[in-house]
Amino acid sequence: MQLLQDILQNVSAVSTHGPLDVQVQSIAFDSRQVQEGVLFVAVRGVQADGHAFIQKAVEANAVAVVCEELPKELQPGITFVQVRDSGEALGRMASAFYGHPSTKLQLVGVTGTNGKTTSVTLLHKLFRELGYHVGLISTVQNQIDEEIIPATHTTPDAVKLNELLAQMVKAGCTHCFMEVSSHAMVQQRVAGITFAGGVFTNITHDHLDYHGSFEDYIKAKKSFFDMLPKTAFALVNADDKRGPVMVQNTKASAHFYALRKAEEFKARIIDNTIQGLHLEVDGQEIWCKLIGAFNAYNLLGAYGVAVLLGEDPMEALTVLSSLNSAAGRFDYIVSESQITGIVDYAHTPDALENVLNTIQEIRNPNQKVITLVGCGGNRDATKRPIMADIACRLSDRVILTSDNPRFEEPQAILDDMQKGVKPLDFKKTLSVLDRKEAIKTACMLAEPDDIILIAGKGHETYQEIKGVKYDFDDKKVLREMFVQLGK
Ligand SMILES: CC(=O)N[C@H]1[C@@H](OP(=O)(O)OP(=O)(O)OC[C@H]2O[C@@H](n3ccc(=O)[nH]c3=O)[C@H](O)[C@@H]2O)O[C@H](CO)[C@@H](O)[C@@H]1O[C@H](C)C(=O)N[C@@H](C)C(=O)N[C@H](CCC(=O)O)C(=O)O
Ligand SMILES: Nc1ncnc2c1ncn2[C@@H]1O[C@H](COP(=O)(O)OP(=O)(O)OP(=O)(O)O)[C@@H](O)[C@H]1O
Repeated sequence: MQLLQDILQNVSAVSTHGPLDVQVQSIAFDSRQVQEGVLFVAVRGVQADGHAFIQKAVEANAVAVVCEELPKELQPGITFVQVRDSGEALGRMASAFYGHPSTKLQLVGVTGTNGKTTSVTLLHKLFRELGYHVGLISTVQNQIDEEIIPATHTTPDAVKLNELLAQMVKAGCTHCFMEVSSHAMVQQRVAGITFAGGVFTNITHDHLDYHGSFEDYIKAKKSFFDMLPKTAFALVNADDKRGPVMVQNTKASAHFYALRKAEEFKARIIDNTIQGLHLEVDGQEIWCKLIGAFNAYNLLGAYGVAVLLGEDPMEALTVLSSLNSAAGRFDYIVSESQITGIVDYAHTPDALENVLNTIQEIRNPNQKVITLVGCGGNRDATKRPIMADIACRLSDRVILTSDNPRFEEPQAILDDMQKGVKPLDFKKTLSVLDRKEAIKTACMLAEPDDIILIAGKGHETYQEIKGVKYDFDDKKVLREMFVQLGK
């Protein structure tokens, strides 16, 4: 419980109506969660405008309302606060309500199209091994040390985020590593948060359904670096064309890492096999369990963060070299007959191309590559034919199937993907709508030593069809099929 006036300490109000010394029990931006004593914040969303629900919040006995536009009638007994930007105000109020937890941690945010989950997971494991109490906020799960807290978003909303950070502070965490999505930046989920550092991994074609254009997507990512304070570091992948743009106006101190260019943090791939990566990092040779050139970037970024946070470089490298990747990220099992089944979350053209290039690099010429891929419904449709084409270009056999069709017709998504299959590739491509059947087909087609890639869903344990989440785990189904088919 907090006084409204204390919650408003960092918010510049346009006007206030009613007492500010009222007790607020919690903050909600969804009228359906309002009850007596709750402060309701009206936020403009994608589908609806929270201002339309002020009346509902009032009827549910909200103690106060924060909004950009005041309703025509102000009910007596309820305090109304008008602000210029209620999304930003929500972030600042949530931070104040929970006692500004982000200022009590070394909080590092990672943004980029790919590599966020892997990077924050590596950092969480690294700092745990270094002996710290550490928080993790990621797409797969949130964590306080080893305690798992399920995640609903890559970056939680401002209220949940501050609540989670406060829990971490209470549990004695000194560090937290979190993913910062471009959606979160546009929706100001991290407004009012103090970061000790920010990392940019890369940016490629994704989420254009939400951002509208690539330029706007870049702007969303860049806005994260614009908000970093002078005390923070901004660590950027210099091999990405947009890397330098990210830190153009940042107040934070800019640092760079790269494999191709000579930068402050640099690495070189000596060898890349199914057993892992052999690297030279800042002049030190290491062998690590992570597979694929892209993981050299993730490892180097994590190493850079550790050094910038004051850790001993050698110690950090030694620990990093012993770590496995995150669940569903190049996660593999080998069957009795030596078929390698790889489950990977790659659901963007770039990520799929990366995984397949990696497989091509590490396979021997006799191993066939069978790729199973689908695309999500109600998300960027332009990537569907592109992903089918990438799968065909880099595999011997391709099975197009369903991912999470959500509210779209699964067959319509497959039809979009098929448009990317070139006539020469028709023979190697099959469409199997049912994902379980598709995995079975991949196993049937595989001969000893072949490689199956199951792309798109990684760690997910469900398949979302017409609003219903059905239990589905790629790795589990794959294992079952290997056994069932005696492979
Ligand atoms: C497209 C999108 O990002 N939507 C997010 C957004 O919801 P919205 O803007 O659609 O909300 P809305 O339905 O238009 O409602 C507007 C406002 O009216 C309020 N309202 C609405 C109805 C009502 O009866 N009463 C009421 O008060 C709502 O609470 C909201 O404040 O704000 C909500 C609260 O923060 C989010 O939960 C919601 O995430 C949806 C569920 C989602 O799926 N988001 C995904 C796309 C997302 O954010 N993904 C990124 C990762 C992307 C990636 O890298 O892969 C993430 O960070 O997770
Ligand atoms: N640094 C990287 N560069 C390019 N591709 C990468 C990189 N790291 C991981 N990938 C690929 O992207 C996939 C997703 O990785 P990861 O989950 O770490 O990214 P993410 O940014 O968290 O994506 P999402 O928000 O969609 O979960 C991996 O399985 C891998 O195929």
